[in-house]
Amino acid sequence: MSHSTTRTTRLRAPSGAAARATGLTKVYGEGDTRVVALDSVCVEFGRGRFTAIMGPSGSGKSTLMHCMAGLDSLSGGSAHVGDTELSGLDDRRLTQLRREKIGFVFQAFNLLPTLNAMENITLPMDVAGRKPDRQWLDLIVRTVGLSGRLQHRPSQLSGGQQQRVAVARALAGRPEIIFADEPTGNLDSRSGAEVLGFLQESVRGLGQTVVMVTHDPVAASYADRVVFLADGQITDELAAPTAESVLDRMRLLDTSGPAN
Ligand SMILES: Nc1ncnc2c1ncn2[C@@H]1O[C@H](COP(=O)(O)OP(=O)(O)OP(=O)(O)O)[C@@H](O)[C@H]1O
Repeated sequence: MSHSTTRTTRLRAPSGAAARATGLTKVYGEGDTRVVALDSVCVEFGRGRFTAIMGPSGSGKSTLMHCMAGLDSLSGGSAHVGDTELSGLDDRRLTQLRREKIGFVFQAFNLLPTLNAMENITLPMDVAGRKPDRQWLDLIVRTVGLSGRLQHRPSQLSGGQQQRVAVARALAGRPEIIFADEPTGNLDSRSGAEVLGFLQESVRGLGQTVVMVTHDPVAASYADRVVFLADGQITDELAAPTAESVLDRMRLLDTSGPAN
């Protein structure tokens, strides 16, 4: 099952990247308050891959994610989701693209308290007037281990379970790519490990594409690849990371930075 799902996903879009940035520059403010948050970043996020973005506070991780997900405008360069270039889209088309092609998971679970778990999972599709694929939905719900909790409201769920609902919601529309911003930032390590395991399974078992911003080397070790940002530039990357290899690389980057 998982293999045929992966193959179908790959066949649908032959290009290797689910999202890519070329010369992506983002400048906030002007004059004395001018900040170059991203400085001509070139990066590709491979289809069917789990990529982690790491870097010191203020290095531009969230800005990169927001620009590539159509949540913030670009100052220069280009960003594509699939074959769609974002800078050419007006607000209406950007909203449409986010709804149809992108799944989001944030540190705060952002569930609606008055809806039960299943209603939260299907909400973005309901809003977009799209009919959920029942088989896919069942598969996701089973994958994230929520089968017995679908009628519960967020207040009746633990933090880890709430984030699992958020992961299922991001997966429900079978997006081109899922962007997760510190998805385990509010979770204890056991619940965090569960959520990371489900994100990993959504890539390895269901053929989805995940990009995750994290500070945590253990979280990054669930990814297939880590890209490191410093001062708005990609400075390094690591394939098949372990928590130890990520930590080592972070130490190396720290000591080779301009301050040293
Ligand atoms: N809306 C904004 N207006 C002005 N400057 C901003 C804005 N958003 C981000 N910045 C600046 O851009 C730079 C990159 O910020 P960003 O939030 O992307 O970093 P980050 O790596 O995600 O940091 P953290 O790990 O602390 O969340 C920082 O210098 C930040 O102060």
